[in-house]
Amino acid sequence: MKKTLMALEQIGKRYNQPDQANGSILEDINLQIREGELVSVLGPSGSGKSTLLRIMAGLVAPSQGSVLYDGKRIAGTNPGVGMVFQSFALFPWLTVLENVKLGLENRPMREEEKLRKALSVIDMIGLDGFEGAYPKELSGGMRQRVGIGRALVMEPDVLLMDEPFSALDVLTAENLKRDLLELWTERKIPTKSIILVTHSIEEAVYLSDRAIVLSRDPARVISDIPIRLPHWRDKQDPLFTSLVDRLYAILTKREAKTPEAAEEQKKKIEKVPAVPAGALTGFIELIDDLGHQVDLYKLADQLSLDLEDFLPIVETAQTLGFAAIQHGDIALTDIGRRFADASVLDRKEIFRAQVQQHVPMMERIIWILHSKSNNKMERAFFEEIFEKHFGAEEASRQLDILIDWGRYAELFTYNEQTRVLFLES
Ligand SMILES: Nc1ncnc2c1ncn2[C@@H]1O[C@H](COP(=O)(O)OP(=O)(O)OP(=O)(O)O)[C@@H](O)[C@H]1O
Repeated sequence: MKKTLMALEQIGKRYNQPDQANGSILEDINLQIREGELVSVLGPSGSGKSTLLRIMAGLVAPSQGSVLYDGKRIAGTNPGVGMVFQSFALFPWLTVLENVKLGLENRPMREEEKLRKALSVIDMIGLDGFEGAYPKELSGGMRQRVGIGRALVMEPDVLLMDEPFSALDVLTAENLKRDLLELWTERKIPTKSIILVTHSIEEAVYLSDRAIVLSRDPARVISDIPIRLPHWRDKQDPLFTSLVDRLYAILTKREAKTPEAAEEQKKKIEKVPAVPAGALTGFIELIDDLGHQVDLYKLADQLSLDLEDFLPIVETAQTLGFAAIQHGDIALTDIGRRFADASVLDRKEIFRAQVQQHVPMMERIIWILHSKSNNKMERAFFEEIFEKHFGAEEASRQLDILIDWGRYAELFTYNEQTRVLFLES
């Protein structure tokens, strides 16, 4: 068994923000990161992946539990890690060389030594010749190379990467992934472990030795899957695609509930994904066109959608009873098929029934509008009710989406100017 470099023990994180009703982000996270591993962390958007990475780096303190590095509990920044951010985080007034050298700022090292190390890293990351360039003169891919260089120059045991490729175009990202993998697999860098937060299942299966999947609200580790394919991996290989399918299935799986729990669930005020009715309709039509049942991975690929955008649509189709997931495939339910085949008006009716049945927040809005003698209510009133559950910002986002659904289903009308919801008589 390889040596454990870093361990997370019962990590929990709670933000006590005045407008965040349920501030629990992470709960009971236990992880061991071993030497020689490239580990990816997947999870729905906003689940707490970045927070987890920042806790590992010691940039954010956990509310519970501890981070151990090399067997010792860390307090403050973790000395063994270097971090790469999605947004590059470069200083625009510093050159490439100066930006990279910044990684060594607090090291007790002679200036010539820092210079030598920085130049060698710049060479390694393929930026030879650009030492004197400023970030604005560089492409996105080159900027991220600088970001990676600044972390590597510290020669960290663990490299933490927070969606390092997601701000880049596809080809640039592919190129950078291959270069990183080459540095890693050929041991050109002394890094002992890499932890990569990503939105892309394919990226996780292509690069990593282990994929950790987090749930949401709060985030817990729901899967920890070894990926034992040799590099370089062929994305068409059936073993590769079956792992991608398996991860899709885990990420889209809803917990099986007892009938009582399902009944209880129906009454609970739960967040709905921010997917407009129009997008959902298009999605259902597409599955129908593809023969009612389709591999989730292929579907995401066909739509060129990242997990971040794809999962909420899948979740909405499931929540509203239009589709079900099994073994990595998404299939339309009977209602989903009826919806796909229906006329515009009939679709509205089906949607209306599904939303009322499956979304307690919508049921509550309709009930209140019916109870009022003038059948009108200000949006702010509903926002206040939902604020108790989600905090102010999310309550407003939830209301945007419920209004979109309610209008599409012709459940009520909404006046943007007066910000009033009302039933048409
Ligand atoms: N400093 C903070 N104060 C309050 N809430 C925060 C803070 N930082 C993050 N959060 C909340 O914690 C939750 C998790 O955020 P985080 O950025 O860790 O998720 P993520 O999985 O990395 O998201 P994404 O996939 O969208 O990048 C979000 O609801 C976010 O609003």
